[in-house]
Amino acid sequence: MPDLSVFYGGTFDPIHDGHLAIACAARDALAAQVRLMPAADPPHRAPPGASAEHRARMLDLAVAGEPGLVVDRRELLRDGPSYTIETLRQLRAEFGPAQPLALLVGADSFLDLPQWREWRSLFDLAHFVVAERPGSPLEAERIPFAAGRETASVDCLRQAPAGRVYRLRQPLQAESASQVRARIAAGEPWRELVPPAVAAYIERHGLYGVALTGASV
Ligand SMILES: Nc1ncnc2c1ncn2[C@@H]1O[C@H](COP(=O)(O)OP(=O)(O)OP(=O)(O)O)[C@@H](O)[C@H]1O
Ligand SMILES: O=C(O)c1ccc[n+]([C@@H]2O[C@H](COP(=O)([O-])O)[C@@H](O)[C@H]2O)c1
Repeated sequence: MPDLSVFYGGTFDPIHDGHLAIACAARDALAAQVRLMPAADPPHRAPPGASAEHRARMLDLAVAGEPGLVVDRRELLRDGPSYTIETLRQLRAEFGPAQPLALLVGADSFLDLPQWREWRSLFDLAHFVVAERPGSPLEAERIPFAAGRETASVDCLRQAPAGRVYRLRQPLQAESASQVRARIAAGEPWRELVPPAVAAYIERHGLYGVALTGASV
């Protein structure tokens, strides 16, 4: 059976423990490498608080020592908004028409899918692996655009190149990047929301308005 290639796109402003937990849960459930792919210029949101390079370097620190997680900088090499349809077309050209590809997204992102550029075509190019998230009760929601696509079988994802929706059942993770930024701005405790190396990086570089603590790396 062919390998499954899993891509996890995000703003990661900054990466937090919730991101890392769902990346690890997807790696384990799908027995696949997960490539974390920072968006250079994420569509449909205000510009990030940290530069793309800082966000990518925090990802490098977060995945160091985590087997099966890698950082993929391909969206940083493109100008303009980081539309997923363009990324998937690039991946298809690179991997060929038969390779199973999957996008890992949180439930809130998935429920917003009809706002994404050329969203219907995304299903022609990749599967979706959807991680549940507090505040986005997927169970309770009818998702008309997922009808007929859902599968609980990882083998199904490996047997087709694209088009299925798989729900990742993992312990819910409450962390969000906006919570990290808001706590920093309010002078409240925030370090426990991110990996220790990421907390140290934020402090060294004075990101998100945190007080600078030492020399840069
Ligand atoms: N705690 C979480 N549980 C499940 N999915 C998550 C969680 N945090 C982020 N995600 C998902 O990871 C992807 C990237 O998220 P993103 O980088 O925007 O982080 P965020 O915490 O949602 O950021 P912000 O609070 O700034 O909106 C999105 O698909 C999002 O739904
Ligand atoms: O292509 C789009 O129109 C589109 C719209 C919104 C979000 N996305 C992608 O979805 C991923 C999660 O987005 P975000 O804003 O929650 O970090 C990230 O890879 C974005 O580039 C993509």
